[in-house]
Amino acid sequence: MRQMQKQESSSRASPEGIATHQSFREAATRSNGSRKQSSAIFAACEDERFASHSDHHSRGRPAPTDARQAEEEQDHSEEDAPPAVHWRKRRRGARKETLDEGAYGPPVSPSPSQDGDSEQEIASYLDDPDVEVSVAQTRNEAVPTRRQLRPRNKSRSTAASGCSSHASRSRRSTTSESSSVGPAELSDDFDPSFVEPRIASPSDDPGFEPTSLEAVAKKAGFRMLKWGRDHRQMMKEFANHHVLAKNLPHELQDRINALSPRARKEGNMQVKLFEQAIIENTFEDESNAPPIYIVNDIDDELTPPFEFHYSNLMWHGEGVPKPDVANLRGCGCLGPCDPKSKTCACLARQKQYHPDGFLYQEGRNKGQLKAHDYPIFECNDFCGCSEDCPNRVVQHGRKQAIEIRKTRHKGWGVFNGPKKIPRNTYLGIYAGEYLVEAEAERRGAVYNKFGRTYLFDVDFYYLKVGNDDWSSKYSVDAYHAGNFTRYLNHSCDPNCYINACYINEANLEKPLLTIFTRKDVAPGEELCFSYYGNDEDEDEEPENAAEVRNFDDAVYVQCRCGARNCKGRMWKE
Ligand SMILES: C[S@@+](CC[C@H](N)C(=O)[O-])C[C@H]1O[C@@H](n2cnc3c(N)ncnc32)[C@H](O)[C@@H]1O
Repeated sequence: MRQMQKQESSSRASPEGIATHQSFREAATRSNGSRKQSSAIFAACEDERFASHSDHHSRGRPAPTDARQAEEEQDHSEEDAPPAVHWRKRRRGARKETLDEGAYGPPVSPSPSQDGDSEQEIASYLDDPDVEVSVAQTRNEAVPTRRQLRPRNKSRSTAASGCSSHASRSRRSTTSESSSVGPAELSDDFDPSFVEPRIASPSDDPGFEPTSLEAVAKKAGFRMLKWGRDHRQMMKEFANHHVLAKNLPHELQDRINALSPRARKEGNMQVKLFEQAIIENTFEDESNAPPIYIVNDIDDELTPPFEFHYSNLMWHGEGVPKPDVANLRGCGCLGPCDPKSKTCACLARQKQYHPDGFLYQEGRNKGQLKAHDYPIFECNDFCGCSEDCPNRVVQHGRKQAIEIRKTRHKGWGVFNGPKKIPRNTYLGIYAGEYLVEAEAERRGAVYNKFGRTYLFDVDFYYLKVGNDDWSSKYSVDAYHAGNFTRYLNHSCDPNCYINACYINEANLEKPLLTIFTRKDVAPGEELCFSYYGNDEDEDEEPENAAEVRNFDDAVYVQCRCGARNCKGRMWKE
């Protein structure tokens, strides 16, 4: 019987003596304790240089580094059944299955004919005013019209950004009709003193003693706003937006799916659309981030599948509580928080988990993590401190140039851009849908069938402190919504790791899953983390390839990380 099992990793003890445990969900299929050998999966590898790189989309990127070449040169014999081919075959069936299950998948757009007029399709997509006939008309209305296919109205993306810690961009119209050309005319009975602020003066009330600023304000008819009371109240009322998984947009994916293969290739159209979708969907939360490029010099798959909505946000699935701001505390600091402060509430909270307080460095290595595997508590929207506070890093978004690049044996992966990334640098959050356990189990079973998964259980070690019966309540699924981090592959010698981070959320069970580098990363090197968790010496991991072969378990697949210490296998999901 196929069933989901959690990875019971026990690992390097935390200061509290509790094991670290965060991992991609393991979907275990154990056949009543019997263990067959799956020797084909662990067949020996032969070296073979991979085929010449086409200059398909290179943009002057650095040549692959040794590390990347080492991975890509790791070739395997025919009977190894390269996973990339495998996935694609299986995925088509599985994709349909997922969609038919219906909860979150986009509706399946009818495919246009293969020999469609690609130029017209493309012109239509770009909303060329010269194109009179829309795609829909040429397709017997099978595809929605151009207007209907526009990215969903802006109000939706504004709402989506509501849970970001950044203020939404103003959407004031700039057309001449709507822009104001002067003040509105005043009616005759307009009394300016009614609206103008007026401060009481001694001549108004000779007996008035201005004992405090508040008394003066009160006398003048104003209530003094108090930082703690009023700011907190306003934040609770207005800042508690979060996006719901059921509102995930899918128009772009539908639209691309409706293009013929020829149209997608035309002028590198599909690649450009993918890259533009990334920019469009993230302009509010990482408007200053370097662009993300899609690169494939391995085969002719243009981009990763358009199966998801690119987003840096956390989407809340059915049954997942909205962010808890009622119990969220902010600090009352002014300007940047002082890491030696005696009064900063955020520093005090961080000290409960790490004696040194704030986990980010200052000075030359500003923003780099001092220690990993500790939950990060960043300053939040309730805090009085400034945007340049040293305890605000994740919320300022991605700063590193990233490529989503096809690998030879692991599907798509994430690679560093042209500059070295120092160790302990923030890369991005593992964005996606928060799911309750039951839904994660249901989806995990479906994902297992096509051998790719994006589920990540939220089961950090500190959540279990003092509660032996604790079990993970939520998982993050990056299948339907997510960002570049959904392409991070597993490595037995990873250069990245995952840390829990809290910003506008007091519910410890719902951290952000943040990715940081754990080593210096060379230009062009692949970025990977360990699907087993952050720790090297986990009991669950096999010691060596021989031990690996003794695992008869459909959830394990051959690891293609290429690391010297490669265990030879990895969780299938
Ligand atoms: C979160 S996805 C990573 C992105 C994926 N490569 C893609 O193209 O979408 C995880 C899947 O990538 C593949 N994968 C990741 N690391 C791998 C490795 N070291 N060896 C083989 N396959 C790997 C497995 O199919 C796994 O289920």
